[in-house]
Amino acid sequence: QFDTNYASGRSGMVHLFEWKWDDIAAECENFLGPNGFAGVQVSPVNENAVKDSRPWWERYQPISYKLVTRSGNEEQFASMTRRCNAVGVRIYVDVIFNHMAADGGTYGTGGSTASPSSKSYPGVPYSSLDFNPTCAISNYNDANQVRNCELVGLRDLNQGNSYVQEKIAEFLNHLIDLGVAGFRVDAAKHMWPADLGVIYGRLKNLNTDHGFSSGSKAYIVQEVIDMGGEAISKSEYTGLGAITEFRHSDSIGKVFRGKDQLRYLSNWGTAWGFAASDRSLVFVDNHDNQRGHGAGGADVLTYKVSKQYKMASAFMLAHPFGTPRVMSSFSFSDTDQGPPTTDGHNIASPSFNSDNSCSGGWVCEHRWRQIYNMVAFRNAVGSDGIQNWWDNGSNQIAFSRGSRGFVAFNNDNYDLNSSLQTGLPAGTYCDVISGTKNGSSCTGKTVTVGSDGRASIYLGNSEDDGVLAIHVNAKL
Ligand SMILES: O=C(NCCCOc1c(-c2ccc(O)c(O)c2)oc2cc(O)cc(O)c2c1=O)[C@@H]1CCCN1C(=O)/C=C/c1ccc(O)c(O)c1
Repeated sequence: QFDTNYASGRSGMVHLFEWKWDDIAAECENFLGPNGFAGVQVSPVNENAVKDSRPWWERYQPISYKLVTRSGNEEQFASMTRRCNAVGVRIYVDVIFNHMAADGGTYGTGGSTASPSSKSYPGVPYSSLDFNPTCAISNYNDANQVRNCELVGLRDLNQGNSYVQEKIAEFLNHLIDLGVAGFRVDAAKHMWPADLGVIYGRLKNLNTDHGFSSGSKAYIVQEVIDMGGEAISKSEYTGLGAITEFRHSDSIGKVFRGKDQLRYLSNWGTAWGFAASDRSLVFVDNHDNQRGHGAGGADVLTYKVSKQYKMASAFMLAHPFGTPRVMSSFSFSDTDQGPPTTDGHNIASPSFNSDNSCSGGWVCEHRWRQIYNMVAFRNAVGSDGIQNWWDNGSNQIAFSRGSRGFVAFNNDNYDLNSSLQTGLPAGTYCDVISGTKNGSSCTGKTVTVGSDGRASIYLGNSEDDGVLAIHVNAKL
């Protein structure tokens, strides 16, 4: 279903891609809880095939539903959900039940063996009776092939089989018992909506022992890569749960790379071809398309183009459309490269600099001031709508969120220097992009709003950040 189960007053989900459970628990307590984040999407928790070079995508080759991966074991997972829920940060699990591991004889991160060639996975157990006949997906315009054949040789489970439904429901209900708030369903496009409906229908209510109100149901985000032009469309899935809106990632990348003018953002939302707001999980980039070959391709913005990335992230978090998810990456040069390790196998923990940024191969976009301050902005403005839209006819825009927040963007190659209507009460505000409110002063720009709500807004085109943002919780 579509309710995120967020604790009140919180917004902003972060994908702590490839982080270990113990490190996520600490991050909830030390950073995400105190900074008003609402949830964490974690990497797959089920046992996966071990591949020689430990590529990131080995975690998308299931061997069993045992909770043992390079991120930790079941006990560490349970401790993480307990510690994160205790500080108001929910856990969403990336679950893979479209398929099982590919290739020859292989073993898993929990030591289980498997024989993909004979479709035998004793760790579950699954046998050849539980899989579709072997065929390769070669034509994305054939819906039957996309659902019933194999994605890059990954053995295709038959979710219409009642035993398979039972094993998947058992896996998901085990996670619900451990306190999770929902799921990101991997490769949902490759499963029949009817079968997904049966599986979701077998889910228990969330565990009230973790602070969920009784009768709560898991928030479901279905990965459906739909950029148009294929037989399968996201609308087949939006009745079951939310979907990952890849068009948002593609469009926001195009706009902030200067391929579309910012003034066109005035009707950002379903007019751009996105699913309904409460059915759209939105993002600037994700673990797959930040590597260039996923959906959205070359226009997707990543940490590697940081000025545009921060502007796009600020826009996503300032705008009321959708449920935003911030990507938190490890740095990579090769698109198959896995997370930083201590010894080629064990994932390294992030280390932190004095300015709270990460090191040790972790990028931690969620710890960039311009991004975490915009999560606080989103919390401050709540559900207030957009008002006072202004643009200069090209790439300078500004808008307020009710009377609680105001943002301005400059993607032109000349300064923005105007008196604009902020919608805010008179007073002095700290710009939360160039700095932050520190007691009774601002470490960055200060903005004075007059009794008429207007303020003089300056954004030099060569400044580090092309955004200015003020809100009622950053008022002196
Ligand atoms: O060249 C590759 N794959 C072929 C092109 C990408 O196709 C894949 C898609 C995919 C791509 C585009 C679509 O429109 C679509 O419906 C599906 O979804 C997956 C989902 C998985 O759980 C595991 C996978 O191996 C894939 C995958 O290979 C490399 C080597 C194997 C993994 N991989 C990859 O590139 C892995 C990609 C990957 C992994 C996990 C994901 O959740 C994901 O979205 C993509």
